[in-house]
Amino acid sequence: MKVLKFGGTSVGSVESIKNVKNILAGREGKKLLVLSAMSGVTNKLVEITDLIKVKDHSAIATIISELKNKHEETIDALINDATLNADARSFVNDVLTTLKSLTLNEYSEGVYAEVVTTGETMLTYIFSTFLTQQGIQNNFLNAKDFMHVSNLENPDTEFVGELFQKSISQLEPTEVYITQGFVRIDSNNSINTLKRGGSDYSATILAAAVKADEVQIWTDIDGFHNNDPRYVENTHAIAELSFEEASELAYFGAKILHPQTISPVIKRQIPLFLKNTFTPDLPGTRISDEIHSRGLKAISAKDGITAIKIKSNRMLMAHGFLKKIFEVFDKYETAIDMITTSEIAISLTIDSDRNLDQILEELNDYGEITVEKEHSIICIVGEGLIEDKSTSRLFELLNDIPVRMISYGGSNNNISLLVASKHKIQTLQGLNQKLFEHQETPQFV
Ligand SMILES: Nc1ncnc2c1ncn2[C@@H]1O[C@H](COP(=O)(O)OP(=O)(O)O)[C@@H](O)[C@H]1O
Ligand SMILES: N[C@@H](CC(=O)OP(=O)(O)O)C(=O)O
Repeated sequence: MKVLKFGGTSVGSVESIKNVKNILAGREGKKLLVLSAMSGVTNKLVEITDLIKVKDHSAIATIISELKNKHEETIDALINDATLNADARSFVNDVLTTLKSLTLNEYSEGVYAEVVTTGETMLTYIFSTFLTQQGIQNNFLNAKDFMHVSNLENPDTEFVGELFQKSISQLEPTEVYITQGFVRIDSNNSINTLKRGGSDYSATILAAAVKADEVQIWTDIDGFHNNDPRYVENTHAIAELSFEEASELAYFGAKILHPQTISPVIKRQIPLFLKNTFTPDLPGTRISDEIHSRGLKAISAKDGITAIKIKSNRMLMAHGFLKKIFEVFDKYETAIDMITTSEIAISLTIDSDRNLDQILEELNDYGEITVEKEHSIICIVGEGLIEDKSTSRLFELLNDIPVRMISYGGSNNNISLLVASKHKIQTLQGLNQKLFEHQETPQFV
């Protein structure tokens, strides 16, 4: 079986949905489709959750009516068979009626998750009905029956696989199965999400669960680019990336992949392809355990970083000091991304300010604390990167941009720079010029 994920941009309009159907029609074999909501819909649903907090029911009603129109127009443009059209309309109306009653509750994390995942429920049903009308037999699956993911960092894919097999064992077998991305059932047996952009992660969890031959992530660009195309001109798609390279880039902000997407497929060595729904014949990017070339591959940027400096001339290098510092972050379940030390100070970065006040209060016992918010980590990635002589050109950038921290040598594949977010675009563009626009054959020492 192959797992194919189509993102919001690929199912965002009637034309794109027809494209997706054509892509499927040209591919033999069993396929599990993981679909996102139509683009823009999840943002509207998040707006509803903000309006629940302030109990603005008239604004909520306006958004629900916009969502109803959008989905009904899509149904009418795609499905002209009267019975199938009525069935899809009735499904969407039931989902929106449930959504409306949900919004009468007090805001909670559970209400948030139920509301924001309804976009996927509506779109998958519409798509399944559209395929049926086109004569493509398919099974519509409710992801809540099998996406039981208690531990977000380490999903039990065997368990998901057992539940998946149980779900499909009761159905007439078909070549195409369709399910929702983004949603999961958590350890309290409640509806939850895999975080924004999480349908990529749904696809790789399911690929590991069903022991798929490959995963294809279909989006609106022709593969993984060497730099962020939203900020840098003349970027290009990379033909091959290793799992490690892609994991680093996704974790450090490359929007094309959700940060945790790669981990479920590494263990089973399932190759992942990034393809463009609008130019399906282009090769895209293949991500696998193979290393095809060494040296610099790509740059990404992760925003929302807070740097914390702990200055203590008494104890810093004393035995056990760093352990105590790390225990504070561990206690508040806050991951550390970068660390640098000197004789009298340690600087580290975190990407979540959720428990910052409590963390700072506890760190106060260990020295003088300085906090700097609104920073970005710029991550430069490539197998054996630090052995490539031409990489040293990146240090020329330090003349133009104040770099707050550097991480070099943590692995052979990654160099990270911490800069104020206001310098992010300048840094991405500067690095592109210094590293890619002068790129020759990598020179290893
Ligand atoms: N390194 C990168 N390579 C390719 N696209 C990137 C990269 N960094 C950011 N992007 C952006 O990611 C977008 C795809 O985002 P994504 O959320 O995956 O879309 P969807 O899930 O709706 O298909 C691209 O249109 C592009 O602008
Ligand atoms: N619809 C969800 C989940 C998702 O992954 O979407 P997309 O595939 O469009 O990034 C979101 O917007 O977060």
